Amino acid sequence: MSTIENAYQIAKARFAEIGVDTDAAIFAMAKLPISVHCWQGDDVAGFEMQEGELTGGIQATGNYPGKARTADELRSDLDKAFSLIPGPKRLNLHASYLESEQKVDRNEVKPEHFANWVNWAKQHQIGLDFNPTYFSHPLSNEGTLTHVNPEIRQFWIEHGKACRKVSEYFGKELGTPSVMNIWLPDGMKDITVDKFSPRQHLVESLDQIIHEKIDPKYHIDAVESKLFGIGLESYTAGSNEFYLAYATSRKTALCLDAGHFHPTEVISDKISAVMPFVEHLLLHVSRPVRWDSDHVVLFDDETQNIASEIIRNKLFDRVHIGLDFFDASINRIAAWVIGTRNMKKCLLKALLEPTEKLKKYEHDRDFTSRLALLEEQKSLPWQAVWDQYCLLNEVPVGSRWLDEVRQYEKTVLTKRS
Ligand SMILES: C[C@H](O)[C@H](O)[C@@H](O)C(=O)CO
Ligand SMILES: [Mn+2]
Repeated sequence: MSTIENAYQIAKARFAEIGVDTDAAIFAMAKLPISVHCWQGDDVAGFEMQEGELTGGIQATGNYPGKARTADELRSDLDKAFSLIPGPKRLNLHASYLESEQKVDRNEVKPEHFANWVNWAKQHQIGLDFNPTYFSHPLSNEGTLTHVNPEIRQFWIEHGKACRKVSEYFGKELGTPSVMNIWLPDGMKDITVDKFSPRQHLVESLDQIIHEKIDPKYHIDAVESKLFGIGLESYTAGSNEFYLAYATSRKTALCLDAGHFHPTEVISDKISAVMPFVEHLLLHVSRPVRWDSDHVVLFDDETQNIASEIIRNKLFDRVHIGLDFFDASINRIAAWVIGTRNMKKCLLKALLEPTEKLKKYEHDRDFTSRLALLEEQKSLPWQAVWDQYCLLNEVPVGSRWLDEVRQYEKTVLTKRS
């Protein structure tokens, strides 16, 4: 028996003492895919034929060499990252990652522009998720679905509708619904006198986009709120209250991004608050450092709390876990691997919790036992279970994955100028 298997057997016995079945926890991980965001691989640049900078009040800071310049390079980088992350994964694409010989404007995106991505997903036996791209475009600088000019709004409504067709195509081709998340940066830098009419326009625009019914077997609409963006500090039309009301009244999914709230607010606490009212919740797990900085997800308290909320409340089928970070200052493949493995570690650790016992203590108002067990279980050998999970999924155990990333960096990334 290998050291890892040996350690696992000991861990299994320790967890059994508190009534936790480690084999069942590992088994349950198979039902918890993480939707990995494509945009970490190229600093949210995309592959449209237009020379433009990243706009919309978001920023990928850093200049680490080797970012993907083409869809083939991005897929190759994702192949490498996916080979180092255990268990089920999905890929989350933006419309700006389309592939075409000719320039395709946003209102003209079609399923065929994503055929290579679908073939790639089939090879990996994974699902795809989708996002219309309401930024980094000449017509997005003064707003999109909230714009005062109806022609500009119409352009972006067409984009939303076109993207739903792409999303439906993903669902049909891959046999798993594509969650299509609508986020737009529309807002104002300074004191805003008319906050009302842009929000009225936004309601009307969104209503037009989602008007056509699409089978939820293939496609799920989601809407993502935000507090502010860079250069849009004073007003964001798509705020939390706006989208919470929109999602509940229109029965769309809601998206909560960990970086889109006041720095002292956490999304883990919002999960149980919204789930009685929305059928589906999409998470953008991220790490805000003082602002919506989109740092790589850590194995930290908030990520653990997010995972624990999903597991404790058995929300496996209704909460869709996506990631949203883009760090250009470190190896981008390592960023994917670190962030996604951390999310998965937190899910596994949550599955190793004696939740029923803890809930009983709580319901009995035995807060001493609750705190004692919560603290003691932190130092149970969960890491041996994680290693076993990696072993069973044929991905490197511990930090050995970094050797593979370094090798890929040497042979592939450094060759990109
Ligand atoms: C690129 C993403 O769509 C974007 O990050 C969005 O989800 C967001 O969180 C903007 O701050
Ligand atoms: Mn987000």
